[in-house]
Amino acid sequence: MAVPSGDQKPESYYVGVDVGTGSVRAALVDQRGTLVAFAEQPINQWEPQFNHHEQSSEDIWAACCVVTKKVVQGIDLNQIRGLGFDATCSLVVLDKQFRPLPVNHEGNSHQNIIMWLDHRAVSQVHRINETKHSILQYVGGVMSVEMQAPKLLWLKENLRETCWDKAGHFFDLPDFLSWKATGVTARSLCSLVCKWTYLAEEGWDDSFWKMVGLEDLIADNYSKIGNQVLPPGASLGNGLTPEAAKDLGLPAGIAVAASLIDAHAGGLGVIGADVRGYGLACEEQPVTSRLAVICGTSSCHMGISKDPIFVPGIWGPYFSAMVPGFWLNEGGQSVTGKLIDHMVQGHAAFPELQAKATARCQSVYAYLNSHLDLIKKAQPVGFLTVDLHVWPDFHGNRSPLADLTLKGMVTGLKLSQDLDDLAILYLATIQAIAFGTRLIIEAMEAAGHSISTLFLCGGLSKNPLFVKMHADITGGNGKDEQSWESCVSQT
Ligand SMILES: Nc1ncnc2c1ncn2[C@@H]1O[C@H](COP(=O)(O)OP(=O)(O)O)[C@@H](O)[C@H]1O
Ligand SMILES: O=C(CO)[C@H](O)[C@H](O)COP(=O)(O)O
Repeated sequence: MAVPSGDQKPESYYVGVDVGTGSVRAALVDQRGTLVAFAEQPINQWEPQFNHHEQSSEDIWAACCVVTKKVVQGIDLNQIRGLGFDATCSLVVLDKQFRPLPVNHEGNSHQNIIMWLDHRAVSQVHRINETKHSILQYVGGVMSVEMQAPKLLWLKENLRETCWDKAGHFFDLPDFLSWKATGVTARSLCSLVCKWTYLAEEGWDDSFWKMVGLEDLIADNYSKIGNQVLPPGASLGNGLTPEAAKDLGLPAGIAVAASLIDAHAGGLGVIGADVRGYGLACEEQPVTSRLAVICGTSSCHMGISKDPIFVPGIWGPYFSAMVPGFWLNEGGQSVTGKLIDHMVQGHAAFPELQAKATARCQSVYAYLNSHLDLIKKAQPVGFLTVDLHVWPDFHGNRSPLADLTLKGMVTGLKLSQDLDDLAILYLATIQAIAFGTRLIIEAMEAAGHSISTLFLCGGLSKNPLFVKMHADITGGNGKDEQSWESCVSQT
């Protein structure tokens, strides 16, 4: 239930809905930006085959409705002024009447989303990259299998009759949500520039779509993938439709903003954070010296610049896709939270860990952190892994190697599989992820970025060990220790 903050009763409220990989979150904030209420609801994922990851747009919309209704309980609905969405950059497929279409061989139309981490389109992205089309310079030189063009080509080549020929609309998930709320099919510049090869100043490039075999999308002025493009935050149509208002428990007609991808919403929030008054060295430094690291299922590393910077293996440069008027480079690690969960949950000592954490009313991660403190004795915790090392690319390398074929690796395994081994493997996994962040920073700096502060947000930023390892491992990057900080903020 919402409780107004401060002495003065707020006059206006805003609802923000954040659709991550594992759950949907809603926040109610007042006109001062103070968080008034928060709710979370898990969402379903299906993996019908290895590397095929699917979701349901109906399921996600239903979860958006649940969390939105929760956060506005107890407040005067007439004080709600606006609503905005962010979501993962997953591909939503609808037919010409806006009904879900199956993205699988089973024909299950409930599963109409190819998720961002889906790697089914390996052959397609390989062929796209072989074209060496000039547009590829705006995605770090190599298109990722996680972007939309290879997934569209996969649908055309594999589900021609059941999906491709019937499709009327292909949306990025954030744009699907704003359409669902307003009936407006306009796309956000954020989605189209970052995942669909749209250029902020030039628009679509017909020659790219023709060269990769998706020339049919050019028809009707790109009506299936978007021909009205708005900057994130722009007001859409006549606002919330009566039907969506009923679903969400909000008043019809309130303003709805053009959306952002989830990492970009997190990036905008922390890169623009007001840090005055905390005595941090970054207070006096430009926003271009900040790197936002949005760490949830994956980690995304967002750095901005006044002029375009081309960094091999790092997505972008993308103009105005996150901060208006600035270019964005986006590094990333496809699995970070998911990798930590995979390592911990797959270990033989996991049931023992679960039982012990439950007995102490702690999360498994809080328990592991205190266990590491116990076994490190007098040495710094990081030294526990001198003999155990993890290579974290279990789902390929997004940046800076941009190689989806890479796999994970653990060296230094012994025959024992007790709780100490699990804790040390967990630590080595976090360290490997932090070294990945360091490699990304080094690549960005070599190309012209000058980064002095990391701003972390997302689920993993709640883990103090994850934050400490990022500070230790990136701070030793030949930098003046005084000028290097790690600021933590939670979205
Ligand atoms: N308190 C916590 N301590 C450690 N890890 C956490 C905590 N809360 C969430 N996580 C981890 O963060 C990840 C999910 O982050 P989240 O931002 O919710 O992801 P997404 O946006 O992808 O759904 C999971 O791997 C989870 O284990
Ligand atoms: O590619 C993305 C951003 O560009 C994805 O949306 C992101 O990696 C998935 O986000 P999360 O890990 O927060 O669920």
